[in-house]
Amino acid sequence: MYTYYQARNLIVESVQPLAIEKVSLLDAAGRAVAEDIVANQPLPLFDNSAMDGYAVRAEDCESGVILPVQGYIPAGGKIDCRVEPGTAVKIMTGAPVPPGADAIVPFEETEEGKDKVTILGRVKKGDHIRWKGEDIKPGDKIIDAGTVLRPAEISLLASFGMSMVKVCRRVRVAILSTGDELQELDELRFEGGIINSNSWALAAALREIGAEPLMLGIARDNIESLREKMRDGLQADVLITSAGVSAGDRDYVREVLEELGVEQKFWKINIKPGKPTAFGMRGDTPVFSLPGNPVSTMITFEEFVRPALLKMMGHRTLYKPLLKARLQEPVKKKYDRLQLMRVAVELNDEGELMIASAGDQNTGILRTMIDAQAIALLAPDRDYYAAGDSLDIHLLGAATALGY
Ligand SMILES: Nc1nc2c(c(=O)[nH]1)N[C@H]1C(S)=C(S)[C@@H](COP(=O)(O)OP(=O)(O)OC[C@H]3O[C@@H](n4cnc5c(N)ncnc54)[C@H](O)[C@@H]3O)O[C@H]1N2
Ligand code: MOO
Repeated sequence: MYTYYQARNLIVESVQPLAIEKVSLLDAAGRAVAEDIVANQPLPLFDNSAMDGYAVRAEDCESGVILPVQGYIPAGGKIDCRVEPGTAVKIMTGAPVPPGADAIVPFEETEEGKDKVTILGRVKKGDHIRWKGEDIKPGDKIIDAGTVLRPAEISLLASFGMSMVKVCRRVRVAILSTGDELQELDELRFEGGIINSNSWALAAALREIGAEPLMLGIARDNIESLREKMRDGLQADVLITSAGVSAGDRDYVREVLEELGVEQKFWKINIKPGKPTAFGMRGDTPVFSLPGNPVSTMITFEEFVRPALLKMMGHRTLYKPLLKARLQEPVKKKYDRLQLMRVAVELNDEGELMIASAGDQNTGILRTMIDAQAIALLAPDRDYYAAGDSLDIHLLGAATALGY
């Protein structure tokens, strides 16, 4: 049986980034840039003032000196004067520094008179000047390929006049729920019917990472129904199925996938929950067969599908950071399996992450998933953790779960 890490590595190694497309700057926000971004111009573009005040020569500025004001440069203004020895030019923040000047004196450090200014404090060469290229020089590599574009990166691209950005296209993911007991949420209830919630959970998880969900609906537990739906699903970039992968006598998912040419890479991972997870490839198309218990579906997506889809969309960072958190209570577990425990997370007064089980860890219990802010990884070679032990966790969804 594959370990958690073997399964993740094999999945991630099996997939490749999708084709590159050019999108507008705003549409690129939150996506991973497909190529290194190299500065095409210096930033700042020219020497400019960081303060509203006077452009001067520092050497002229002993405290108390009075300088005639021989010009004015507003932001966006042209330079039509120079700072001759013993003179000053009035200047606004962002305006180009006139030739001759080597410092700016803010208004607050002067006394303004008619056509003259008294310098009150000490002035050093370079004071309050933002030099051309001091931030970024042309040719500097400033954003690595695969970086997710945050407002800061978007700001930089905008500063370089880059209105179109290369990104990998969004991965289109077909979602297929399987099971005779399933019904859609707007259908009339039948006895023994279970509402297909997994398709919605998966679609929402896909949206969260910028992937495009394609809802294939429900396949019934027979070869024909599965074949028809899966054939459609294999037209997408990725197919995810839920349920029908354990030991039930109508668990045909893997069999039909094989018939459709999907090469199974593994079935079963040494984890709890999520053990019956299967993974296969047909050509370049990955196929994830996730266990049907809603909690197992969500957790296996998070641990195994998410990193692969991020790689396909050109991301450099595929895994969430593992944070250290301290257990507030002892935990018993089954020896020999990695347990993915749903935990409630709190910050104590020292700002340390503190965790406790979010509730009943049975995979039938959805509430525990709702009450969890993170997944804790409990090692296979342990069957007990004491209160105070440190565990690796990763947060579910946005870190705002811990905000206030
Ligand atoms: N003899 C064994 N039985 C089971 C094993 C095993 O190893 N040996 N594994 C158990 C584990 S662990 C899991 S997880 C489940 C997974 O089984 P399947 O993936 O085949 O899923 P089903 O049995 O069809 O469904 C499980 C459960 O989830 C509900 N379900 C299914 N699809 C949906 C959906 N789209 N939306 C909402 N709920 C769904 C389904 O009604 C069942 O209650 O197998 C154990 N059994
Ligand atoms: O793996 Mo099942 O996913 O333990 O409930």
